[in-house]
Amino acid sequence: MPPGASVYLDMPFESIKKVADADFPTRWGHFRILGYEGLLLGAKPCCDHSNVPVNEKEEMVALIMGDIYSAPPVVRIHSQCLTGDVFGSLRCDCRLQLELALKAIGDAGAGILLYEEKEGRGIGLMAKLRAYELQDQGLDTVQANLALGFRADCREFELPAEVLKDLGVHAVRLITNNPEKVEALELAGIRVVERISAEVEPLESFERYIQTKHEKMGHILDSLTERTVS
Ligand SMILES: Nc1nc2c(ncn2[C@@H]2O[C@H](COP(=O)(O)OP(=O)(O)OP(=O)(O)O)[C@@H](O)[C@H]2O)c(=O)[nH]1
Ligand SMILES: [Zn+2]
Repeated sequence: MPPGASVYLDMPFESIKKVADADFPTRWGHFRILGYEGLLLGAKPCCDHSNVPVNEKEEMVALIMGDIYSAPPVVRIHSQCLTGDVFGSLRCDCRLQLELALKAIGDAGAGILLYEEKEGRGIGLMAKLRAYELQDQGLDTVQANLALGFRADCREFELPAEVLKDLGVHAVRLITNNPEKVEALELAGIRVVERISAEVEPLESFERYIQTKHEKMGHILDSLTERTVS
């Protein structure tokens, strides 16, 4: 199995519940904001490492706009990136992808953004900052995760799939470059009728970051594919 590969396990949640549903105006249009909690069946470490965050529950925010039922809606599963999403870090493309997704939903007038609590591809914020240190010394993102004792990617995308089912959404148009997200949803019984590219204008500051996603994690990035071919 390649380092980035994850395995979709049986539903690890005892239950999931919607805990809030409120009005949510944004720069990209008018959403509802829903809070979800998934109670895990037991401690579920990502890997054999003392610093792996082991939670008893997983939380998720769903932003929902418009009619999500008459056709498969545009959906984005976005993994938390405090450094990018909040502070505008240009070490990665996360913030630009978040904005691309919110704009796409706003333009379509309907869709769902699922914001999952999986900081640093699931290794947690402090570990991600330590991975930054290793990257500053020359490692790429995958090498840094492995050097810290983690898998390259600790996400399995189970909660987003369960939330979609709870919402009654069984087919989606998914905004992603990551084939594992498509595969995880399909395995969970959600049909991905279309993959919409989440590719953003590449910047020099995150060139290596996206190159590693492309070369080591199988992300579909046309700008890099074209460069490899030519
Ligand atoms: N471990 C680690 N995680 C990072 C780093 N930079 C960003 N991340 C996390 O990477 C996650 C986003 O994953 P990506 O691989 O960029 O993209 P993706 O969500 O798999 O795929 P797309 O749907 O195409 O965006 C977020 O949880 C970020 O916090 C880093 O240097 N190291
Ligand atoms: Zn990021």
